[in-house]
Amino acid sequence: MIKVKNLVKKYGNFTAVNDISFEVNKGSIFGLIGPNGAGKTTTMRIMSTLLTKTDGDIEIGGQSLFSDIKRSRRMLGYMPDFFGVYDDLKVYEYLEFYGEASGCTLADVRKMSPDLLELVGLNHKRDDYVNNLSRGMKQRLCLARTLIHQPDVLILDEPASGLDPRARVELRNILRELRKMGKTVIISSHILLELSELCTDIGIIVNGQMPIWGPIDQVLSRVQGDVLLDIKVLENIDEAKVWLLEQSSIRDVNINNLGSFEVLFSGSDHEIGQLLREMSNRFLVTGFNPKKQNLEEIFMQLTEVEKYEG
Ligand SMILES: Nc1ncnc2c1ncn2[C@@H]1O[C@H](COP(=O)(O)OP(=O)(O)OP(=O)(O)O)[C@@H](O)[C@H]1O
Repeated sequence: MIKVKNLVKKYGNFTAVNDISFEVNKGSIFGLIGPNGAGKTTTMRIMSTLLTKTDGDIEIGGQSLFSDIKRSRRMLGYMPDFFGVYDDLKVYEYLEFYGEASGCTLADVRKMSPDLLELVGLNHKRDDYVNNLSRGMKQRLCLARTLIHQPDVLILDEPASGLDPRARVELRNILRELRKMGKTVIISSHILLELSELCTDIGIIVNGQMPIWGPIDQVLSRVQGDVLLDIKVLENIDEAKVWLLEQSSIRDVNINNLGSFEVLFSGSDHEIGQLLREMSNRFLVTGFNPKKQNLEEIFMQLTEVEKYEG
């Protein structure tokens, strides 16, 4: 659906997006994840045709995004990280204003509005002033506005920022609905856990580069790295150590002061299970505890600035 090819954006001498390439499949929810200043907003604004690129290309539906801006804008809906709302507009007027600004007729907007307000849970607020809505409601209204011209692709820049946990859950549910409707969603956040529950694919963006992207399970298993296994056997400890060291997936074995093995293991959950089964066939295993890093730890490691410098 979307192919980002060697995208570069320079602000003067500073390179904010440095040769980024990734692909977003139709119907997927692609999470752009990275720390502050990584280049997420810049990438999304270029993808939304709101900012010019310095180099590279983006294809949407097999055609360059930049070759026919009008066509691209019809296909795309962009929700910025900061959006203004107008004090004197009521919810339905706001949608009419943005609908017409997006090239829809007033009749079309009026036909669409009830369904959109239903989708974002704001039907009962139709006649309220936008300014009196809560932050979560304003965010949902902004999402409705992004959908008004029925784009295939939604680009949402940190839509969950500033929302309380309940509002985040509501937003997640709406995004799942959109996916069921066949929309392709690109969403950014600096909170990995927030995206990992929702996204089908993620790209990690650091210092203007994207060192890794793909289906979320594959990315996580690639970055998860080694697992520390805490293993206890009751008898034949020396023999057990020799056996452990013979296993190709095991990189190191130490015995800690509690008498259990600390084993550095590199492999999938499935392989951890196989190791436990084979070991239990040979030894009296009384403890087997894989200590995985949680997602936040992995993200902190991945986004260590030095890692991608030079
Ligand atoms: N108009 C601009 N002129 C100069 N530098 C800019 C401009 N816009 C962004 N930058 C710089 O480009 C880098 C990437 O910014 P960008 O807003 O894309 O990051 P981000 O990942 O969206 O960050 P955040 O999570 O804080 O929104 C930052 O170092 C930022 O200071």
